[in-house]
Amino acid sequence: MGSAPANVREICRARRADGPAGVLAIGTANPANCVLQDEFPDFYFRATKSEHLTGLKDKFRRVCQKMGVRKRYLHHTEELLGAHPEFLDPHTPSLDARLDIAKAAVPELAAEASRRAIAEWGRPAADITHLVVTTNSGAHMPGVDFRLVPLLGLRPTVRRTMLYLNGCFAGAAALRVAKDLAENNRGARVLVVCAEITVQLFTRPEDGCFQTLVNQGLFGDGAGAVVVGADPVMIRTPAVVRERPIFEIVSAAQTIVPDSEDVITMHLTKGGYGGDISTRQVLVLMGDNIELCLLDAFEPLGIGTGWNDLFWAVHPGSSPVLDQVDAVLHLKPEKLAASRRVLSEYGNMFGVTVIFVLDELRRRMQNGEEGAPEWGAMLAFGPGLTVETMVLHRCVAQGTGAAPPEDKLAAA
Ligand SMILES: CC(C)(COP(=O)(O)OP(=O)(O)OC[C@H]1O[C@@H](n2cnc3c(N)ncnc32)[C@H](O)[C@@H]1OP(=O)(O)O)[C@@H](O)C(=O)NCCC(=O)NCCSC(=O)CC(=O)O
Repeated sequence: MGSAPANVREICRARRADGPAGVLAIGTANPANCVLQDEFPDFYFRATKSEHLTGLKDKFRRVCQKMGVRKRYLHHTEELLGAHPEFLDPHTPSLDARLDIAKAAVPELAAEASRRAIAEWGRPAADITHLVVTTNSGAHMPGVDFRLVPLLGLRPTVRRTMLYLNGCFAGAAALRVAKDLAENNRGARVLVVCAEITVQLFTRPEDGCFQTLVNQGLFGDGAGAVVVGADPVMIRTPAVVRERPIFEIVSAAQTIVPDSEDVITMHLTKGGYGGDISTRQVLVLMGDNIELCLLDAFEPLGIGTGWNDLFWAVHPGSSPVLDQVDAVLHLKPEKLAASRRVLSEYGNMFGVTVIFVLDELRRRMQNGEEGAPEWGAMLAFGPGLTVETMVLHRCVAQGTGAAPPEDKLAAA
C-alpha cells in the first residue's frame, strides 16, 4: 500500500473522453418484400377480404397518395397473412402470434444492419463495449439486445440497454444515450441498433377508423445501426483501421410538448397495436413548438440560427409533417431532401427512419448535393408529443469521408 489513495474526482475525469461523440459508421437493412404505394390499396383490400368497401378503398388510395411514400418494405407478405386470418379482425386475440413473428424476425433484421455498420467501421465486433437497442415491435425478455450478442459475436460483457416502445423518437433517443455513454467512458464504442416490423399494426380496414388507414399507408419495416464513439483512433487489426467520424453529436435534448399526452398514443392490445395519432393536432403542435426546441438547442452554443444555413435530418413522419417543418422554419426546398427521399423510398419506419436519413445525408454530402453547411440539426417526434433535438457537426467532406486530424489519432 505504498501509493497515495486515488482522488475520486481524478478517477472520474480520467475515465471521460476528451472529445465529442461521433457517428463512426452507419448500416441499414430492410426485408426483401418491397411494396409499391400505387399498388398497395389493391393488395391491402384483397388481403383483408375488403374489396366490397369500395368507398373506403378510394379514400385509402387518396390517403396513400398524401403520405409522400413511393415504396416500402414489409416483413408481412400475402402468404404470411394468409396463415394468420386472426390478424384481420382487431377484436380477435392475435398478440401472441404477432409477438412470435417479431421475436424471430426483428433480431435478424437488426443483425443485418449491425453487420453492415460494423463492417464499415472496420474494427472487430468484439471491440463494441456498449449496445443500445430500440424497437416498438416486441416485448420480450431477454430481448433483441440479448439475441444480438451471439448473432454479432459481441462480448458477453457488452453493456446492454434496451429501449422498448419509444415510438418514432426511439432512434434519436438511442443516439442521445449513446452520446452520453461514449463521452463518459473513455474508449467506449457504442453500437446503436433500431429495428421495426409492423406486423403488430396489420388489421382490416373499417369504416370510421381513419387511424387504420394511416397505419397501413405510412409505415414500413427496416433496421438501422450506428457505431458511436469519441476520440477516433487508428489501430492495427492487423490491417490498419482509421476511425473517421461522419458527424459529431454536439448536443442532444428531449422536450415534452405541453398538453400533448393524447396526441400520439400506442399500446399493445390482444389484437396488436391500438392507439391514435391525432393527425391534424400533431401538425399544429409541431408547428407551434419546434422552433422553440431548436432555439433552446442552438442559442446556448452560440451557433447562428439562420435555419437555411444548416443541414437537416428530420424524422419524416409523413409528407404533411415535413411540409409543416418547411413552413414554420421557412426552409429552402432542398433542405429536407434527405428526409423526403427516405420517406419516399422506405416509408416511416418509426425510430429507424432517422438513421436512414443520416445515411442519406452522408451520401448527399459525399456527392456534393448538400452544399457546404458545417452545422446541422436533427429533429425527431414521437408519442405524447415528444420532440428530440440534436445539434450535429459535419465531418464528412465532399467526395470522401473526412479523416480526423492526425493529432487526434492515437495508436491503440
Ligand atoms: C393523415 C394525413 C397524411 C392526411 O393529410 P392531409 O391532412 O393533408 O389530407 P386531407 O385533409 O386532404 O385528408 C385526406 C383525407 O383524409 C381524411 N382525414 C384526414 N384526417 C382525418 C381524420 N383525423 N379523421 C378522419 N378522416 C381524416 C380527409 O377527410 C380526407 O378524406 P377525403 O379524401 O375523403 O376527403 C396528414 O394529416 C398527416 O400526415 N398527419 C400527420 C400524420 C402523423 O402523425 N405522422 C406521424 C406518424 S407518428 C410518428 O411518426 C411518430 C410516432 O408514431 O411515434
